[in-house]
Amino acid sequence: MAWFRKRSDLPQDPSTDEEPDYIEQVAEQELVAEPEPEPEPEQEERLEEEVPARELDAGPILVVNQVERFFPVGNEQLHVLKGIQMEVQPGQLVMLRGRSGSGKTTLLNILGGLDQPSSGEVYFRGNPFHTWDDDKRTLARRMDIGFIFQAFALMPLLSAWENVELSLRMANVPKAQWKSRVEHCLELVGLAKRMHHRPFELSGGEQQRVAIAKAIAHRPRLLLADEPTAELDSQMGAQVMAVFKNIIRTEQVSICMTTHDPTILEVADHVYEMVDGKFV
Ligand SMILES: Nc1ncnc2c1ncn2[C@@H]1O[C@H](COP(=O)(O)OP(=O)(O)OP(=O)(O)O)[C@@H](O)[C@H]1O
Repeated sequence: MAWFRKRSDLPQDPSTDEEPDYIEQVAEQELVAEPEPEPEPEQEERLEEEVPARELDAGPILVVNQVERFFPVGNEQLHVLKGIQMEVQPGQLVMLRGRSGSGKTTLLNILGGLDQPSSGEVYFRGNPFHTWDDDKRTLARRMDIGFIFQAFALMPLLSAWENVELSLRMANVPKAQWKSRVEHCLELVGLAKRMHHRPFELSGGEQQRVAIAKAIAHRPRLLLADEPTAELDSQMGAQVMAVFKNIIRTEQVSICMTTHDPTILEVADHVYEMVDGKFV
């Protein structure tokens, strides 16, 4: 099933390494991003500061306890996730592997706060995601989670640069930071020489790397990717996996991705094999 629920994300404030208090921030922040924000004076001051290297979280990024998910279908309840237990540690690349229909996308949606479990618990950076309403989960997602889709999800008329910049613009990142952050992210994914190409002028692998740059631009802690190599040949798929390994190291992000592809499993730190809604 396609995972098409696109979200734009807000930035992790690069000037702090502290745990975000999402609950207070929900009360304090406007959830809908303005398209072209004017930086506040204090934001301007912050731009001059050196962005510090972030430390990895001390505890797990994700803890999932006994998660069940039922979907109503007619008069029946379809039992899709059956007692899922898992963890993602800081700096890990975790893969969910399973056949079509086994429940991978359903689980990924729950991990990213796009959906909620019927029962069970999901802790994101120690916070009880499963108890939060949609506003709180949306804010956490905008600040700390990036999404990558099988079909790249780029704006077709915008260049690679403009696509990544759009992410920062939508995320209320101060304008003075855009240039260096866009350049940094596109260099990180190996597209320094293709920054001004539009998607149709790029290969599938290059487009997916733009999508990765776009997903990490706001400095999320967790990247969720649904079949990110499914549309790519094996060489391009390997390039994407190399980029994932690189950004885990340099951006202090953890990655959880789904895949059908047995050839890329060896780069994972941990593989969860899913069969009919359960890990085996
Ligand atoms: N909103 C929904 N309502 C009803 N059934 C659903 C819903 N979402 C998913 N399902 C069902 O849950 C099962 C698991 O779907 P899911 O998309 O999670 O599998 P998947 O492993 O990601 O498959 P694929 O690899 O093909 O994307 C499928 O039988 C699907 O039809």
